[in-house]
Amino acid sequence: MVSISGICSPSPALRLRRSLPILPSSCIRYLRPPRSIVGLPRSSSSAASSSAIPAEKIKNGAVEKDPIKLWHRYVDWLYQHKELGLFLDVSRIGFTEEFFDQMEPKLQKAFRAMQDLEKGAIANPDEGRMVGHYWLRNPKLAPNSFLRLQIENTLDAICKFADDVINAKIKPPSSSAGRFTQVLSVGIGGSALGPQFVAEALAPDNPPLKIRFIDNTDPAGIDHQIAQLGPELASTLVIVISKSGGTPETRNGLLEIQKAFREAGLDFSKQGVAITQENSLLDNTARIEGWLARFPMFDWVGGRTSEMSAVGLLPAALQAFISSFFFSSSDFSGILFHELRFIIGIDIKEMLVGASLMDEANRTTVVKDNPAGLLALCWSWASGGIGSKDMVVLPYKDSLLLFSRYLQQLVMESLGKEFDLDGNRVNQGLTVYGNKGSTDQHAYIQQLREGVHNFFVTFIEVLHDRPPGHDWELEPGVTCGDYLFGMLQGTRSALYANDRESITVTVQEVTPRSVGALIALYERAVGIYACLININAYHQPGVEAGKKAAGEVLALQKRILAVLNEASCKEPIEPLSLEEIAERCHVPEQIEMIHKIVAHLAANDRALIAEGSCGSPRSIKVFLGECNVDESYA
Ligand SMILES: O=P(O)(O)OC[C@H]1O[C@](O)(CO)[C@@H](O)[C@@H]1O
Repeated sequence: MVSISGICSPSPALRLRRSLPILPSSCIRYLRPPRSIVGLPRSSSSAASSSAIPAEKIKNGAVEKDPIKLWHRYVDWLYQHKELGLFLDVSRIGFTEEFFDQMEPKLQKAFRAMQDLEKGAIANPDEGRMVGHYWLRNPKLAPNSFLRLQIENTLDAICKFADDVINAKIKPPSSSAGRFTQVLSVGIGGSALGPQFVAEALAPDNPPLKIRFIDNTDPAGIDHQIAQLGPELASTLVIVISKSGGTPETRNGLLEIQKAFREAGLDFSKQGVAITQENSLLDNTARIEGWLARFPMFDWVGGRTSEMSAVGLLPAALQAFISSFFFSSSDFSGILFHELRFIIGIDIKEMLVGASLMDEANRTTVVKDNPAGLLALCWSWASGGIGSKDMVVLPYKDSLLLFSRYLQQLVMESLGKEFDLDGNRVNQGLTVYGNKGSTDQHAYIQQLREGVHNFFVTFIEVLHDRPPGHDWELEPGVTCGDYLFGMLQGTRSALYANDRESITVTVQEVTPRSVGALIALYERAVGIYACLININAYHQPGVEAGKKAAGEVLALQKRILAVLNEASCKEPIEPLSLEEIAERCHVPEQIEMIHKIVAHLAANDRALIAEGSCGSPRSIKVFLGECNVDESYA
């Protein structure tokens, strides 16, 4: 067993990481296009509204097609972050020089708003909150020392806890394994999507702890995860994540897991960890029940921007381990023995470094040197600043499969708002979908290439195919990775040939640093774009409406059960029609929902059909199989 310590900051371990040499910032040079940008189609349109929506951006396919002009546009606009090894190619988005000039002042205003946000302004006015996810990877930016210490102390606690778990200093009380072997993360939305994306992207092939997720209140899904754990439930660390501490789906998952622990004769508190706001329902439960550990979430970190908080960092840190190998050398004094220790798996400090480097790049006010600003510019042009086109996210790398799902929440829960900051009804948004290439070429690219033109594409290109020395030519001079590369480039060209615009983000390889950078890039792009369209990106009123409506359905179900119970306790039992149920619940207008609830109850043998069938709502009569005299439904 390799001695493991220092998951986050190993003792002088040499990181065998294939990353670009660390260059002083003075070495970082961005390609700056000249003012007169070559190859830009001149727009004959003028801004159609305050958000500079060109009346008609591309007339009859008037995107630049001349390959030499396109080459100059490509080179002139190519953004490069040398230290991250990240490129951004916006040349296949056809914004004009006029559009750029129109947007420049709006972008400058957005940059100032982001500066204020990072200084602690109330950037979430609807909830009266600061927006501080950028401080998580650069604590000295926090507006006061209390917040800075909270961030630093939490990171230290995460590292220490992960070390102790992986080192088996913290272990389950009743497992023959003598250590934790599984992580079960229970959470939903931002309390799941980030950890899921990062696990899929970065988890080593055989991590010391395998992570799985319960991210819904589907009993079959929960049963499936518990069944797959089997006897390893005894060596499973359960992390329950909920910023609010009260999300129904997460609470249900917890209750179901705790039931499984009871049935297995296990003490959940010895294997449970909570990540939530202090004094939330979940936090108080974990404290009172004496769970293994609790980590804080902060009200100034939104769920969809929480990957760099304990929400993302703890699950990630548990999927890493340090490996070592020894070698000797000799000199005048004799033989020297060396230990080379390196992190395998998810190095969360590297994630934070990648995000921090990207944040720094996005603080420049020179639009062409600001990758997030460039993305916001492209989104404004491509979707008209009103979401008129969808953003198709296509990573050509299997491990980035969940990036588009992650971006769906980050982008759509941030931008999909009914009102702008001035109270105007705008019904804003930017739709995100996609999975991975080249797989998706065999699913919906046909429509993208020839069908309805209601999208633009974001390609995510990863240059490294395999670790050095592991590649293999399946044909003379051709590897599998060459095909993947060719498919990406071919799709980009084929779409553009038919006037379909695209952005390409290129990274060297999928590493904690590049994943951190990608997350930071899109967090900032969403923030800047939200400023451009004048909406609050940091609240989610629409979701609260859905939660409230779900509560009303459950309340109606309880009333239905009470009415059916009363009728079923009669001698003889009185089966009821839907009309009779609606009348006795005093909600005749809810008869359709009553039908749906009865159908769900009957499908699960919780209500019995006396006459008719669910397919003939007017004929159906139902009752309960048992009379529940204490009427706990009330
Ligand atoms: O972490 P919590 O509070 O359980 O919320 C889960 C998710 O639900 C939302 O509040 C609404 O979807 C998201 O913003 C959040 O990520």
